[in-house]
Amino acid sequence: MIELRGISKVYKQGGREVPALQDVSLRVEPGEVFGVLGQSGAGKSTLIRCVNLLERPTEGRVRVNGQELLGLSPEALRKARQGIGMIFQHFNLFSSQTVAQNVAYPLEVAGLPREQIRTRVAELLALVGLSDKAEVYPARLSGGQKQRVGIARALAPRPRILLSDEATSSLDPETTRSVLALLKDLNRQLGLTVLLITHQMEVVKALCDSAAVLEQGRLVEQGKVLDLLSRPGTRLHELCYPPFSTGEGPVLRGGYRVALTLSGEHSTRPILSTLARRFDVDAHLLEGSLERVGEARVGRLLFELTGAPEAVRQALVFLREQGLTTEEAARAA
Ligand SMILES: Nc1ncnc2c1ncn2[C@@H]1O[C@H](COP(=O)(O)OP(=O)(O)OP(=O)(O)O)[C@@H](O)[C@H]1O
Repeated sequence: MIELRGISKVYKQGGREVPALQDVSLRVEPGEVFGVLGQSGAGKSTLIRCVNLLERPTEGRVRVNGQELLGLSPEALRKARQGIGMIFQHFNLFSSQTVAQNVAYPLEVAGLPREQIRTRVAELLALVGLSDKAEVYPARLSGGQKQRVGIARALAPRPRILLSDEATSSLDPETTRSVLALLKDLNRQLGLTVLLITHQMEVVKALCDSAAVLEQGRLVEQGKVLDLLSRPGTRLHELCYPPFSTGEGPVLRGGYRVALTLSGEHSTRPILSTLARRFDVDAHLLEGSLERVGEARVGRLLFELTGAPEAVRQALVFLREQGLTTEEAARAA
């Protein structure tokens, strides 16, 4: 579990004060994948580095794995950090060491016997699918393979928490997907709690149970990803789903234009044919998408309803009664 309470961070730069975080509180439950989204300069790196005290907050409290970190002695903090692994955008591997030596490093620092280290490294490389690369140097690996080494090294001391600082930001889309799948697997297999920062929406949709949005050092929203994405008007919905290009579709005179976000049971129901059958209206599809968000699906539909005015009105009431939020329900020109 990670709990940040009222975290603020002010950097001092050439006599000037740069506020990076202001009164940030968040809680990551055990076994959860929690994503913090934000644009460049929002304070994401500062936030994640406050969790293992690579950066000391100016104010606030940091509680990890049941332990208050601020105020620990250097030795106790070193020990606490073994329970918090971290991976980085640029991998941070030792270029003059082989893959196996990179993964072994934290175990050597912890003073494990050589034989145990060998066994553990083999186990970790198997876990990330790199058993055949043990003796290879990082320069001979692809970006995705380097990040797998980073993950194996971070997991070596068996941490319960993994911090991910833009771990897929420099990878191509396909490699990103495979690294995200690996992180999801590790989260499930090991019950690993993951806190990640990213500016990539697809990372949040593919991997995160919960998310928060950071803007200019402040958390402006946090909650369950599926819940936030299901509700038009939330910041996460806005960031993940750009507005429909309504003007470009065929506009049917006299129709009512409706934009819906469908999730949960609604994402598997034949909503348009239900409207047509029950209310004798026609639904003309203008735009739409259906995509996976974790284990669930979220659909977005823009369509125009035509028919007798009373029938259209009843169809709209029905949508509302179903708990479907219509982003827009305006009579087309
Ligand atoms: N060591 C530092 N000294 C002074 N100011 C800093 C320092 N590190 C970060 N900042 C400032 O703090 C603010 C937040 O930076 P931070 O790197 O946390 O943002 P970020 O969201 O991670 O950005 P990016 O996605 O570009 O890495 C920025 O205004 C940045 O210039």
